[in-house]
Amino acid sequence: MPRDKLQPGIVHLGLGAFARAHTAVMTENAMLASGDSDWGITGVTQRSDTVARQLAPQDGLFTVTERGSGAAPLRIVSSIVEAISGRDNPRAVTDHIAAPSTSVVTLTVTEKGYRIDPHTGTLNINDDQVRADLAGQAPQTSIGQITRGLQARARTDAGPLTVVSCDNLPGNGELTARLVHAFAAALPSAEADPLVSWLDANVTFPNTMVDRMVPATTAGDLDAVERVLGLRDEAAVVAEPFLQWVIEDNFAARRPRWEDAGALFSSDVAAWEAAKLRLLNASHSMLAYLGLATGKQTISDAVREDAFLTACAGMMAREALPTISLPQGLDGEAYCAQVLSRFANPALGHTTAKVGSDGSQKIGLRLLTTVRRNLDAGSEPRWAALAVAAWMHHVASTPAADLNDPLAAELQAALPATRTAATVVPALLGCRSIFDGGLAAHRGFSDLLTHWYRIIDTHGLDGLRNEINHG
Ligand SMILES: NC(=O)c1ccc[n+]([C@@H]2O[C@H](COP(=O)([O-])OP(=O)(O)OC[C@H]3O[C@@H](n4cnc5c(N)ncnc54)[C@H](O)[C@@H]3O)[C@@H](O)[C@H]2O)c1
Ligand SMILES: O=P(O)(O)OC[C@@H](O)[C@@H](O)[C@H](O)[C@H](O)CO
Repeated sequence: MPRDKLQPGIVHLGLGAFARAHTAVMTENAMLASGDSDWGITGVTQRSDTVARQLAPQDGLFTVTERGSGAAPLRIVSSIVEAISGRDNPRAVTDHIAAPSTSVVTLTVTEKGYRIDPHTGTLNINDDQVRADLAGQAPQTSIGQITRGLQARARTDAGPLTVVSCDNLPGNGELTARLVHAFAAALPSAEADPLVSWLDANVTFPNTMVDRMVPATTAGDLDAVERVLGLRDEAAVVAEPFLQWVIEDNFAARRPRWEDAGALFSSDVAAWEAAKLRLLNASHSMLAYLGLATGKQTISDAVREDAFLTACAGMMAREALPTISLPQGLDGEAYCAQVLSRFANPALGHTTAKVGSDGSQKIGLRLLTTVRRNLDAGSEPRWAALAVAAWMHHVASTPAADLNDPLAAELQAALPATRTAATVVPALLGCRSIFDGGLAAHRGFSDLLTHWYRIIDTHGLDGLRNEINHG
């Protein structure tokens, strides 16, 4: 992409590995294909300034290395025009969102970055950072940054804008809209009233489904890139060749021609997202927790264990697929087979620890809908319960300081001193941030969890193999 032609048009919040390997690539491809170069990305790192520091001396340039069958050669991506630290420079974030040249804000800030109250499904206004953002500090939360940026935009009449969430959340656009509106409505009424009306008339939040497995970059990856490139790229990312983006065509203003880069514009994003979350992401989490319980470092190691492959395939085909109205054009069985073969990619190195992080934010979306729907239909969610039991085992067997989860303190407080199937399962089922009362009180579900937990805890891999294959 000729850099001198590139104009900033997008602000991206959460400049992690995924955004670089997906959103930045798709945006560059769209600009190359359409010749419209108004979509340079201002990337914002959120909690740490690492990526901004890595990209600054490289003028925003970085490489993407594809790994696996059909991998393209290493490529340099040039769609990021600037990278800033939102933590250290929050005013710059709102200024960029308010700039008339910006007409799209994209975000990948992880599930926990949305500050959702699990009890209400809307913004957690008791969260300390949300309260501080509402009180007028230079905003630190993503929702605070977006809403304050939009407020500045409204005041300066900078024009309409579209907010595009690219996180793995069902109805991610509607959710982001709800949170931004809740933030705006919680401001003093002299600020809230004009802002809410302006949002209604000027901002849209399309739902999206994004898909590309992008592990955290390792030191070994950086060395490998250096050998090919002859230069050290501190911001390099690796990814599988597969790449998909389904977007609802609901834009308030101009947008990149992402369709020219292969994105699918669809009015059925909810169905695509449900399929991805309950098939791909649910199996991913299952493999992560089974792998963590049995010493497997990567997802490909875990899926190469025949018993785990059987459990994943069984959960997708028998428990999750029947709960999903598939979008037009998606063959459910072919999709499940493709997912399992993508997981088996040995070159990707996606770790069970990374996929298994933040479980409290993920299992409800990925697994519990399937559990509930099966229980309601009178069928046994045998495999989904195995995945949930494996998550419980991970929580109960990980030292408190090492549990990578925003609810780590709450989970640890719920756990009993003596940790067995009979004590851990009811204790964790009691966490209302994750399990609703109906699910927690369901005898069949808790029996299944106790059964699987006991096997994992007392018989390990051999017990799992035996029970999965012959149980
Ligand atoms: N990596 C993948 O394979 C993949 C695929 C599809 C979708 N996604 C989506 O992208 C998200 C990010 O994945 P990644 O691989 O880039 O992860 P990453 O760890 O590389 O980056 C995460 C980004 O989110 C920000 N963040 C973390 N906690 C936050 C918080 N509490 N508030 C605000 N920002 C916060 C970080 O600062 C960072 O910029 C995922 O959670 C998922 O929703 C990832
Ligand atoms: O990125 P997370 O932490 O939400 O989830 C981990 C993985 O399941 C996920 O990133 C998948 O790799 C991705 O959703 C594939 O598109």
